[in-house]
Amino acid sequence: MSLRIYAPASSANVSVGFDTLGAAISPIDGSLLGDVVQIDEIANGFELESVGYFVRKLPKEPQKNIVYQAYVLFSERLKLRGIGVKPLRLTLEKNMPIGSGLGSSACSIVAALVALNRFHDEPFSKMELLEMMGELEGRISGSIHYDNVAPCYLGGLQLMVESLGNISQTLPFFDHWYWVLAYPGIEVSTAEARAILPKSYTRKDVIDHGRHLGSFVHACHTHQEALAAMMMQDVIAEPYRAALLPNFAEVKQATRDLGALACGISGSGPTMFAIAPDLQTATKVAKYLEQHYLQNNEGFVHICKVDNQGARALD
Ligand SMILES: Nc1ncnc2c1ncn2[C@@H]1O[C@H](COP(=O)(O)OP(=O)(O)O)[C@@H](O)[C@H]1O
Ligand SMILES: N[C@@H](CCOP(=O)(O)O)C(=O)O
Repeated sequence: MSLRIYAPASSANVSVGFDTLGAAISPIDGSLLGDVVQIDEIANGFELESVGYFVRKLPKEPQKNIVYQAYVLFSERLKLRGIGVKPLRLTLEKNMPIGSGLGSSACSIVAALVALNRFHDEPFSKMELLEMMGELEGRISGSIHYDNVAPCYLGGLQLMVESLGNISQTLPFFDHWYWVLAYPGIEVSTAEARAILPKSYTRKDVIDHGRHLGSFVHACHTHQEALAAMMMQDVIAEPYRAALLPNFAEVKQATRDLGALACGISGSGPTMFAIAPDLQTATKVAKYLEQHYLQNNEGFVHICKVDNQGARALD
């Protein structure tokens, strides 16, 4: 038996929901922006192979690869159910740049765990699997946050409710919006970008954050596109992380001048996202970002839409 699972890129925070909102993203040209994990039956034991353009950026020791850790965690949890893990080989196709703000570690985690679960005839429920994904993401970034793994796994725009048996729930969203994602080609570690955030916030920031997030969620449910876009403001991370991104303030203003409805940091950066109401605006914004935001030839710009499917099997 052989199975290939694709897990898409994700844009966490969406400016307004630090650690609580994230969207799965796919380029509109049909290209795959995400990692793939293939699982194959073998005679004995466990093998892990990593291939793909960004394989050279993975930790040198295989045990530090999060896919290896996903296998270990899955095997331990399976054992608690009295089930043994089958002999298998995992092949990670590392297509996502690391430390990009596009949920690279989440892509690997989600693709690996979905592949392992399907290979063993789905012993774990969606929420059980998502809980394991969060644990692995926490090992990498220093604290558990589900805003990459949940959209990457489930698709759409996810709100982390973390209550009543649900880690996250899907929010209705504006499917006609284009997301222009620009990765400048430099690395920002999520753990470091979390470490620079303040330990506490002023009362004004807390109130503004509550108003923005509450109004954004209300706007999604009541189809108020202008209100949703206006509420995409970040008082929690952007003011502190902006300095990690090249000319962030200037580039952000330029995308707004070109007609973007909102613009912010994707995850912990350095990728920036800009929301465009139509393809013409998205194309103009993409061209601007290509010329002014990319720092080297590793960088890229993609015009995307929210990916409502999430992780899936490839033929
Ligand atoms: N399969 C993997 N994919 C991505 N990162 C991995 C993987 N395995 C281990 N890592 C490590 O996890 C960290 C990922 O960094 P992080 O800043 O969280 O990136 P991202 O925001 O793109 O997920 C890096 O230190 C990287 O070496
Ligand atoms: N909420 C997290 C999201 C990190 O996303 P990543 O794509 O940069 O890993 C944060 O902002 O720290």
